[in-house]
Amino acid sequence: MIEVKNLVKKYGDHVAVDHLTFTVEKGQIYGFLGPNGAGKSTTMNIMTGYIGATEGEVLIDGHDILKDAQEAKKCIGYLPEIPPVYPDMTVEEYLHFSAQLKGVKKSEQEAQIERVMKMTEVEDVAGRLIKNLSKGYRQRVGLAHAIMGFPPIIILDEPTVGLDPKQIIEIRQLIRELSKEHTIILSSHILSEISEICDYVMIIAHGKLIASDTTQNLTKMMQGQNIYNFLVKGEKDQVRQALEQIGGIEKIDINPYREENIVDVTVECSVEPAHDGRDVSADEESVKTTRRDYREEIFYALAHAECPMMASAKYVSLEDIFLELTEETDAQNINKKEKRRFLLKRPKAEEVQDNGSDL
Ligand SMILES: Nc1ncnc2c1ncn2[C@@H]1O[C@H](COP(=O)(O)OP(=O)(O)OP(=O)(O)O)[C@@H](O)[C@H]1O
Repeated sequence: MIEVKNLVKKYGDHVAVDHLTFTVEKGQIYGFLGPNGAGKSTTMNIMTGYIGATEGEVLIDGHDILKDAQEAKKCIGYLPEIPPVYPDMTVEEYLHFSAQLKGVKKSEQEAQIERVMKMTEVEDVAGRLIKNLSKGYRQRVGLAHAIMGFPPIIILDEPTVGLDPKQIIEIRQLIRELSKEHTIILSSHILSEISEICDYVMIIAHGKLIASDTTQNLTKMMQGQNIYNFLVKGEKDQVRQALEQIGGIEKIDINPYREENIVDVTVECSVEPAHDGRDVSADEESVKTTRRDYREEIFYALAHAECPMMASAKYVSLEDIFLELTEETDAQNINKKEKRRFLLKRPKAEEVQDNGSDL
């Protein structure tokens, strides 16, 4: 549906977008996640034809956004970071203007404006001047403009920024609703937002795509690192002894916790396939799904040593991935951390077998 190929945007010497390549498939919610200044808005502005690229190509349903802009733009509704609303128009006037601009048939305009106003809940302020609206309502009007004409792709740049918690929940609900019939791309620097709404995450830092996968897979693949963290009641040595009984644990880190007689434990386990007889070399999917899960073994080893687990073993979260990956690029050090390369290019089965720890 959208193909972005080798996209580069330079502002003078500054490279804001650095050879971005990705594809967006129909009917999913995609999230651009990245810290401030990562290049999210610039990428969205290029994808929607607001600004040109220095290099590269964007195809929207096969139409080049620069060479065949009119056709390409018909497929897209865009809410930029600052909604392009006219402050001296009333909401209703603006939405009439929007419907005309988007080429909605005259006979369908009234019905569509009504529907869009209902969806974005701006009916109450229909007669008010946009300049007198609160930030939340202005955002909704911008969103109403983006969905007017019901284009197949809706692109939203930081759609919930500046909204209060209630408004955030409402906008998220609307995005979910829209995703039933539209492909949605949204950007955010807030991880919880992306992981809550999006099916697919693209992590961007310094204009580069540094990770790209389903929200679920990103978390799952990070689990491949097999790092567990949990609280245990017991003496440090006793806990260590119990954990050392488990084959495959490579590193045990035990620290005091704020409660007496409880320790904070982090264990790093070797990455190896589960021993369930499945052929892990068959394909990448099976490698991911058959990775050995140590949680049960840890639980029973500790129980046997009479050191009860006080807080469950948890994997490293998507938040950790995001922070770690963006910090890596901050240090211009992404290549050094080869063990993360699966995030962009999954390892072949033979690599997994030769050197499982690479994962
Ligand atoms: N018109 C411009 N002229 C010069 N530099 C720009 C321009 N627009 C953006 N930049 C720079 O390009 C980089 C990417 O900016 P961009 O706005 O795309 O990031 P972003 O990920 O959307 O960040 P934010 O979440 O803060 O909006 C930043 O370093 C920014 O300062």
